Amino acid sequence: MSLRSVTIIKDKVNDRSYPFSIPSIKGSNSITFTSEVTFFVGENGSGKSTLLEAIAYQCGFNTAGGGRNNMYEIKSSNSTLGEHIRLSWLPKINQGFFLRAESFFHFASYLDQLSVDSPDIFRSYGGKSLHEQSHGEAFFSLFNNRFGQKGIYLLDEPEAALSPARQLALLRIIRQLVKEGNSQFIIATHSPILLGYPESKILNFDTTPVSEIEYEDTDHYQIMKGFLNRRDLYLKELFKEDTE
Ligand SMILES: Nc1ncnc2c1ncn2[C@@H]1O[C@H](COP(=O)(O)OP(=O)(O)OP(=O)(O)O)[C@@H](O)[C@H]1O
Repeated sequence: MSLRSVTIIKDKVNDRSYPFSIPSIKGSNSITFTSEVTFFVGENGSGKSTLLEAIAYQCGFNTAGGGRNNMYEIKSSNSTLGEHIRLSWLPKINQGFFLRAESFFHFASYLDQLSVDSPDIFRSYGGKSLHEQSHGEAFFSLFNNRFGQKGIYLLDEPEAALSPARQLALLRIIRQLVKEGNSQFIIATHSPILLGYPESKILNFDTTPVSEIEYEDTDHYQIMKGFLNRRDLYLKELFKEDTE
């Protein structure tokens, strides 16, 4: 594990506007990483992506998604919070990647542009343009070919494109990179499958300050378990007004 903590520097910031107004950010001064795999969980809008993007910014990765050398511009690639956090490393590492499901299309287009002058570029991405692969296949090409030794991997909802079977396969890839490559993962997710990774820490963005939560205590686990165990009851309750 290399990234030990993130300190949020709040001098002279306006805590009534984004991003310092987000309760999880407003209520936290630092976040500590104690495991090679850390998950960010919390309701939609709780601040997970905002913090992940800020970490990516401080790592020198493209905040639109990519690694250190993947510099391309799209509208969303500035990070106010990124300029107000400090990362503590031991040891410092420079390798890694910020996977952002929502802007992956732009990353794929950027690689296509590079391939005009460097046709070999796709070797690191499964041998062909990411646009010629399905969303999930393209993610997998990235995980299998671009992710490697001793890196820090910041993944924002990687499950967005992955079938349940591929989510399980991603758990294997993560394990391999952690055990053999000494890599570190920070993953914002809503997936009960990914959250099941053993020996991970889960940070809950629905509390102020952000705090650790056990897997079985997350909404993701409880709702999914309840739904799968008692689907009929869940649906009956959910649609109650419709039938009354
Ligand atoms: N560029 C922006 N300007 C202003 N507000 C923003 C901006 N980006 C996000 N927000 C707001 O900040 C809050 C946190 O957003 P963020 O994307 O970090 O949430 P999240 O926890 O990742 O949510 P989700 O699970 O839906 O991806 C939300 O209320 C969102 O509307």
